[in-house]
Amino acid sequence: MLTFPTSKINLGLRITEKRPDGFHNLQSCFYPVGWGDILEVIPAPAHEVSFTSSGLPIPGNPEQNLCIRAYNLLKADFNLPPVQVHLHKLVPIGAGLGGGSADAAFALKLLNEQFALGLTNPQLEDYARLLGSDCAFFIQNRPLYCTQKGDVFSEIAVDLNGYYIVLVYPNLAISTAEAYAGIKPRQPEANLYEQLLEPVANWRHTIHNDFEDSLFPHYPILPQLKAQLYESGAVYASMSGSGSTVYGIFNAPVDMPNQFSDYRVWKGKL
Ligand SMILES: C[C@](O)(CO)[C@H](O)COP(=O)(O)OP(=O)(O)OC[C@H]1O[C@@H](n2ccc(N)nc2=O)[C@H](O)[C@@H]1O
Ligand SMILES: Nc1ncnc2c1ncn2[C@@H]1O[C@H](COP(=O)(O)OP(=O)(O)OP(=O)(O)O)[C@@H](O)[C@H]1O
Repeated sequence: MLTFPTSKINLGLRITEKRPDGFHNLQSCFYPVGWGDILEVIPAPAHEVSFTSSGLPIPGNPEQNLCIRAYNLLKADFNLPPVQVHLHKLVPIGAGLGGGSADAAFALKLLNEQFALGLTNPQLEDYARLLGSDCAFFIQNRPLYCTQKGDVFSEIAVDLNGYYIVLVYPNLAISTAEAYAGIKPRQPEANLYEQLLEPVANWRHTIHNDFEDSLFPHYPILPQLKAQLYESGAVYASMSGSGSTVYGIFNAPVDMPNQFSDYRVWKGKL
């Protein structure tokens, strides 16, 4: 069976406090974007679990790949047959797009369907939480307001249908753990949820990603890209997650000949 894990951007990201478990509480709207991988799972002909990948290289041991970790998690509770997993990796890693988390969540959903496990979305979200903070979002994979570790969801009426997006990954992998280590949590003065309900044209003055404060001084390419996206006509531009991808939201399709030719760029409709 084939599935197409997507990625996400963060519309605003506030890191509000460090938790006793070492993680951080946050506030953000997660929004799915179409930059995605291709994941195939078939019953293993050799009766042994295997993982292969193509496309972008994935650091680390294949047995530790999030797709296999998702399989092992379900295998502990269900009588799953051995599977052969192939991942074609297209979403850059350490990009703030949750690409690895999406692979894990989509693997859980695929296995649930392929082997008729009968798990509900809340049950799948509980499994996903064990694999990473961003993972549970990709079970529903629709715009959601996220709190706690980014894994507790509320409805929010943010609809970017009709807008266009440009994502620029400046060939710079930023480790999520290191990005969090550089952050000073603070309670926000304004209410992000309410700010997100205002017109997108207002967001430039109100909606902020707290990771920009610590990462922009270290990586000048990041504020440069954000400025370039605004110069190109973006209604709103920001870094996503813990970086390094910077995105711009536009009213119309974007023509940017060679402007970001040194970098990995994805353009699409929202
Ligand atoms: C930056 C975001 O992408 C925003 O959407 C996410 O918070 C990152 O989530 P993620 O990549 O799924 O992160 P995880 O794999 O769960 O955790 C990686 C590391 O990031 C830190 N971490 C992550 C999430 C969180 N809410 N607080 C944290 O402090 C922890 O040091 C953790 O060891
Ligand atoms: N399917 C996968 N895709 C990407 N990384 C994976 C995957 N499975 C395991 N990993 C490991 O996770 C690490 C990437 O984690 P990281 O959280 O930085 O990236 P990400 O989930 O792709 O994006 P983000 O920066 O949004 O969190 C890689 O270095 C790799 O060792």
